[in-house]
Amino acid sequence: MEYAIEIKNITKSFGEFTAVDNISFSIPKGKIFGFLGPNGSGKSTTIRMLCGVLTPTSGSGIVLGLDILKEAEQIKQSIGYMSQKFGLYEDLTIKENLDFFASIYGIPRREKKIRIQDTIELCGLQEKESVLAGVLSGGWKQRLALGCSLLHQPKLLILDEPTAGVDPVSRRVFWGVIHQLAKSGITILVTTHYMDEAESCDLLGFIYRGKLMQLGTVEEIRQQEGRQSIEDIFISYVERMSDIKVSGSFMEIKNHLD
Ligand SMILES: Nc1ncnc2c1ncn2[C@@H]1O[C@H](COP(=O)(O)OP(=O)(O)OP(=O)(O)O)[C@@H](O)[C@H]1O
Repeated sequence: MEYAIEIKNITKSFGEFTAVDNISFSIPKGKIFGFLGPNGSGKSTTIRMLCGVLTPTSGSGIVLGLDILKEAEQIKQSIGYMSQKFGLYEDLTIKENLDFFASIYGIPRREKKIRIQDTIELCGLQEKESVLAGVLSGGWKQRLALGCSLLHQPKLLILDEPTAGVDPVSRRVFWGVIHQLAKSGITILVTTHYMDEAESCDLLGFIYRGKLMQLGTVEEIRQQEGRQSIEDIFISYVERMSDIKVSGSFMEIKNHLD
């Protein structure tokens, strides 16, 4: 099997504090990997190491065939990255934003027009091409940000909480594009706090306090834990690893107060 990401025994310490603790995983090409974990568990630190932005304290990794320790610059140029706080230019239109990012990526002028048009279609940005990014709704902004991160045709796309604060309809439209990209062979690593999104991933990894607690398909994880709800499984990891007791359900919280 060919892998887009292979990391082995990666650790990152900041002084005495270990943010990522000896984690290993391999993600096959063309799969959607959902990287889950509570706030502060080590997701972004792991991602920064995969992108070649942060050097691990120990461990090794290959991303798109490139060594994260020795070929960090090439990795940065080969991947697409989109975060919740993606920097769109609000006083430029959709098309002008795409044009601007295409120039940053150094896409030749003759190719630029066709790439921009393809991106507009793929991300469902038709009809509002001449609208300023600043007046777009959250869902449209996220799709435009996704489009900007795809212009250089990356084989690996990293999405850090791409749908945070986006309405349910826009989330589904967004995930439609994600699945389409995976089908075309692009590997996707996505972090999310939405469990319905997690359930539609090909593979899931749970990280907590810097340790990888679980890695597998949704079905494998359900069978192993003997439960259906990914959210309950997620919470059980947190409870197992800490003294925190989390309420069983939102109904339990409500009934407790009644
Ligand atoms: N440069 C740094 N120096 C010191 N500590 C850091 C640094 N970067 C991250 N940390 C710490 O490492 C831990 C993991 O942070 P990280 O941002 O990787 O978590 P996360 O899972 O991405 O959280 P979130 O969902 O909130 O983005 C946190 O306790 C954070 O404060």
